[in-house]
Amino acid sequence: MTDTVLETRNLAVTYTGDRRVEAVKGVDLSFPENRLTAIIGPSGCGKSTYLKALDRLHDIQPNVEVTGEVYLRGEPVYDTDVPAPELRRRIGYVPQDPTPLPLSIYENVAYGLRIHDLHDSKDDLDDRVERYLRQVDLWDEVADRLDAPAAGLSTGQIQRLCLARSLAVEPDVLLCDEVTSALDPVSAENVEETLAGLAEEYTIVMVTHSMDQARRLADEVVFLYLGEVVEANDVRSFFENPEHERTKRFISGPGTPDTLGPAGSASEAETKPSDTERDEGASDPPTAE
Ligand SMILES: Nc1ncnc2c1ncn2[C@@H]1O[C@H](COP(=O)(O)OP(=O)(O)OP(=O)(O)O)[C@@H](O)[C@H]1O
Repeated sequence: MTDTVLETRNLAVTYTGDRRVEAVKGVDLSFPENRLTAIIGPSGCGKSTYLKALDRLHDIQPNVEVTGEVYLRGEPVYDTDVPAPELRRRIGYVPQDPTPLPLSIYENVAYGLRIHDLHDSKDDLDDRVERYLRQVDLWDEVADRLDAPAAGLSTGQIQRLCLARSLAVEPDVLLCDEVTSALDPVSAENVEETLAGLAEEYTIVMVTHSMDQARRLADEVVFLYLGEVVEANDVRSFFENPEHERTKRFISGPGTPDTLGPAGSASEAETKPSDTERDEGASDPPTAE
């Protein structure tokens, strides 16, 4: 039996600013060890909001209410004495457009190892920096300029550097929020290949706009619609034998993956709701007045 690394029970997130938006409405999900789970769904259905709640990233934002529970290996993520930096070490988060630290390439990876005291010696630190840069397929591209500013790397290289930075601190789970969608097709393909390699040995929860990418990378797929889980299943069952009519419509909707571009370059059209879904959405809005 596969262990559950991360789990949510009745997790709900509501934006309480000028307009009240129930973005996530009582989601129960569990994420199994060493599996890559892709969260898909139309634009605005709460994917990023849900992912951020797993890492308590709404804590630092005003006008956001989070209720329900998140458990990391059975321990509560909210309502705990564990300091936020330690929680965020264990639950790594890589956004769509990550910013490197204003430091060298080497120091971007070494930084977390230093602050979390995860090395024994300078040699050990060097080894770890190399190991994680290799793990994200970046070592060969940067080995001769480790002391150069990370800001000088391409966006695809920065994305892989930020993955290395998150992995270096030995997280229990890695959350990836559309990590290929801001990249050019070649960089997106490189990052996707990196993710495919990481999926062999890490627990990853990935939000993606691209159903094609979910098919290629995921072990498990979750379909979120208007803040609720419609269907969650292993990738084969999800795509080949969906249980719910809405899932069937979504995965066979306009802009199906096979008509779209290369890895990670899928346009938003790929996961936009069909006209029928949009109509249904209009009568079942994600907002609550
Ligand atoms: N800071 C915010 N304040 C108010 N409403 C917000 C905020 N962030 C998101 N929302 C709303 O919450 C809902 C869910 O947004 P979210 O970004 O989580 O969806 P998503 O599925 O990730 O969308 P996309 O695929 O376009 O990134 C949307 O209606 C959005 O407008």
